[in-house]
Amino acid sequence: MPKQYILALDQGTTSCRAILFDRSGQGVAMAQKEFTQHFPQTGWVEHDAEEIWRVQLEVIREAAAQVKAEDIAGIGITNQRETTVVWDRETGKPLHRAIVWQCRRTADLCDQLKADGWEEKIRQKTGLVTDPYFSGTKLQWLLMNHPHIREKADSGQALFGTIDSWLIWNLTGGKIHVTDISNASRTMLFNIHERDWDDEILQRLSIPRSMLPEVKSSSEVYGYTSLLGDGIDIPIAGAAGDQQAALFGQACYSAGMAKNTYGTGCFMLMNTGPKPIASRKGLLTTVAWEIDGQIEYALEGSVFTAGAVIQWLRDGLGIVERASDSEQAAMSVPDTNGVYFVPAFTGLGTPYWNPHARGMITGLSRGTERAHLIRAALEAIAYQSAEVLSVMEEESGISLQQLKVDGGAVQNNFLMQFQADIIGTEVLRPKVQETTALGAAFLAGLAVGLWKDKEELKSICAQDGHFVPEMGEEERQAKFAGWKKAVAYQVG
Ligand SMILES: Nc1ncnc2c1ncn2[C@@H]1O[C@H](COP(=O)(O)OP(=O)(O)O)[C@@H](O)[C@H]1O
Ligand SMILES: O=P(O)(O)OC[C@H](O)CO
Repeated sequence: MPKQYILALDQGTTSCRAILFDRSGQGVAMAQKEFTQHFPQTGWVEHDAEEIWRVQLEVIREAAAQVKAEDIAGIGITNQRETTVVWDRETGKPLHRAIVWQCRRTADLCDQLKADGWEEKIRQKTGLVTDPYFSGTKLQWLLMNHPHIREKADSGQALFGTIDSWLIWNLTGGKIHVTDISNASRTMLFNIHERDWDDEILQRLSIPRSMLPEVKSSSEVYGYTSLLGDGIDIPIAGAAGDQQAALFGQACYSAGMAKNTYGTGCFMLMNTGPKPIASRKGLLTTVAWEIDGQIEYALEGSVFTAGAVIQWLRDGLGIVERASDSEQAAMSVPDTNGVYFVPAFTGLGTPYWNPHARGMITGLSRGTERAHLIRAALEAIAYQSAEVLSVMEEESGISLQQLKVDGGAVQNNFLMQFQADIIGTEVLRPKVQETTALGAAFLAGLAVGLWKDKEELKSICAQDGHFVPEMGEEERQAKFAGWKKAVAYQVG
């Protein structure tokens, strides 16, 4: 009996997941657990990398227990990107809490890079905007502010990795220090044209090359884990950043195909084929994946706060009990009663790239009710995505006929309908909504021969629902103009 399952690990910003997929792309077992978010100062976000590994291992064990370990053909990894972990090569212990992609603590370091004229050089080499979002200045900050990390880095004892590296290191018992190219392309340290770490940037940020992982393709065997059973070595056979994995899991294999993922943030990626396309309007040029030596690229628009605004309504304000309650509350009122919510909790991404912006609610009146606030929060997710789509269409010259969506928040039918209305384009939701994990499974499955090629993968992806725009053009434009006005209070 051939091995028949792929175990996908999806290490997201708020939770760790493990999902077992069978050959038909069906999820047969899934385990998920949230972990702690640390907000030590305004605009700062940290995770405990040891907790992430502990929780990830728990969900791996829970999901894998549903089948025999020897039936698992391989493991695919997908992860929150940019989040920066530094650990000790000898002990395997983190030397600091992980600095999360949302964290704005390096805004001043980025301002300095810009003042020194590095912005264009960084954009040309890495495809990225000079912003605290990426790993480069986070690592620079750790080395500048913690002498013990600097010392260990200089003596070759400190290792850096994004979460994919950290998980592979732990899965292989501290033997393998690698990253996949899609994750490397989010560090602001990787030259996407030369396919290597960029020595000039490393020198500017005082980062020793010896800390960095070896860059691998997105679909190959990196090493083996024996954590699921004595004497059973399961290959770790694929990895990609979660947004690239979602693009792969949505079968966006041709140039011009795009998806938007609604998780903690929202990330819209469009496949642009084998050549990187430079953006002039604040989109990122990023590696989508590398398979069999072939690199494909994507254009990306990033929204930092999307589902996180609903978490804040739940955990910060306590006005919803569960994220899913937001749907009914939003539908209980006909509109937001003039309220706009700009959830710039950790700055604004595409197209503003303003790390200093912070959140704001406008249009409050004595008639504002809880439901109006909730509805405004959900609408804000859609407005931000609409702005990204508009830049994406302008820069690519492609007018999307349909928007493929996925991620935790797409279960919200109000949000999906409002999204379709505000972009005036049909929104397509896939049957397997865990497309991020599915993408990681596909990448690993290709490497171990569970699936033959992309054609076979395409036949596995099916749609579940679609949302057709219903709003009149006048109303759409009026609402959107209100949003633009609210954002302008923040960014001018
Ligand atoms: N029904 C819902 N309506 C709105 N937001 C939701 C809903 N369900 C989940 N979310 C939001 O989606 C996010 C979780 O999605 P997920 O894809 O797991 O995110 P991540 O990978 O960033 O951890 C959370 O921020 C949560 O608030
Ligand atoms: O964990 P998610 O799904 O919010 O994704 C985070 C992104 O990878 C950040 O770039």
